Amino acid sequence: ALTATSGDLVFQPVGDRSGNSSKKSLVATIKGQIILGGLFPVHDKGEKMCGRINLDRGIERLEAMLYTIDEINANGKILPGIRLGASVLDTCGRAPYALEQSLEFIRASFTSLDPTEFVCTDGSEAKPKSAPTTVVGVVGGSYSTVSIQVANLLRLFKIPQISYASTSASLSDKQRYDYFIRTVPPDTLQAKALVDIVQEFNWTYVSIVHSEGEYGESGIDFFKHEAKAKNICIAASKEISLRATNATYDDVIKELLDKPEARVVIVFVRSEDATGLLNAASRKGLAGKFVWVASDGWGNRLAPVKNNPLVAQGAITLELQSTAISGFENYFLNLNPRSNHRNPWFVEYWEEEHKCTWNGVSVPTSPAEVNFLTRRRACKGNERINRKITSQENKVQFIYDAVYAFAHALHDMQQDVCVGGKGLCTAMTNIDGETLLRNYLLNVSFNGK
Ligand SMILES: N[C@@]1(C(=O)O)CC2(CC2)[C@H]2[C@H](C(=O)O)[C@H]21
Repeated sequence: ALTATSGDLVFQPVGDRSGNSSKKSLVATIKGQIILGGLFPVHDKGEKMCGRINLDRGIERLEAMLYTIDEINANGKILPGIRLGASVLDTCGRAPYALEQSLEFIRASFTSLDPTEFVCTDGSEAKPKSAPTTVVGVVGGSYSTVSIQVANLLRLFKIPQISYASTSASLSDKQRYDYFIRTVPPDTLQAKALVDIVQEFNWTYVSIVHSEGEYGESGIDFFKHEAKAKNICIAASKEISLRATNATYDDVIKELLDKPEARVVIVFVRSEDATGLLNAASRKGLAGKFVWVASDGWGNRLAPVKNNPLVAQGAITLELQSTAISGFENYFLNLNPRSNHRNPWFVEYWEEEHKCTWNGVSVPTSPAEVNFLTRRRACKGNERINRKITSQENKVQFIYDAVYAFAHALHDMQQDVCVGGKGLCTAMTNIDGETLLRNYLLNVSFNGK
């Protein structure tokens, strides 16, 4: 059973982003009576565990969840008398780390709260300071590899999970992932779209490159299946390993060059591999050599093409069609480290985005970073994000949809089980995840808000 009490509850998970579980992890929190968990790749994966701040697919998406909950709490018509809360954790784009963080979402499910366990030395019975509670649902993760691991854990505790970006076709298997749903389409559709593009240009002989892991492997398998049915032949076929180095990318480029008749390269890779591949092509001076046709891993991200405009020229990349959330644009562009304290990573984000040091309080995580940070100018605090270079992150709408799906499902439950349909009644202080999923989430229907 999932427990929500009348007081406001806050989580403090253990473990920091170096994977050291002795320190407390950071968590972005909105206090509330019913808590939604959130999982976002606030940092990219690093050498050990976590790397640099993830400027577009991390912080902006996290803030989209917080913004959406603010909007719901301000709307008296949805969940009247109930304040929705959030507890958002960083996955660092890594499944093992995300799994460790997600244990916090189920802590109360295996922490006994038998009062006799809390006895003071004078023999009086102590009351637990804060009844640890679990979340009623989780929004996330981004990467399919993360969502799969987390789905295997959350289903054991009947905690529904809605991903806003995980598109691997494997996650459609309701036998294995019965508490997982998503607001984005599966990669089978992306594979079909890639084949349609190849056919549209009458290309019959293409090379393919994919990332090791769930997303790349299942995506490229679907592409190969579809291509075979349409008599499209495969020239070179290469996998980029999870721990790729420059030499890995150079080797892929070499293999592509060994098949000169195939100028078109189908790319089903994670974003960092798209960047690595184009960097390698630039090192070889291959401007105009290949026509890249890529899935949403590359999508509309700036990172892969930022330093590789010539080799990227003419590329066709897929992104999931979405609509920008207008209110979010104004909210996000007006965030500032002076006031945005609920997001514990915002100062780090601000420093990275604006290449400055915020009041000299940056906490270097390595000797190299000490040197790096001391060389930076002090932030003024009035820096602005130049939206002309970047636009609203493409999956913000899907985060908005995921949070509203939970809110509408909880609202419908409240109208059914709480007399008068207002406030957090007793029947909703013990929300059964299976009931929330099967009777409400899977039946929820709304347009926009
Ligand atoms: N669709 C993805 C997945 O893992 O399922 C592919 C991607 C790896 C590049 C990440 C994209 C994203 O976070 O927008 C996900």
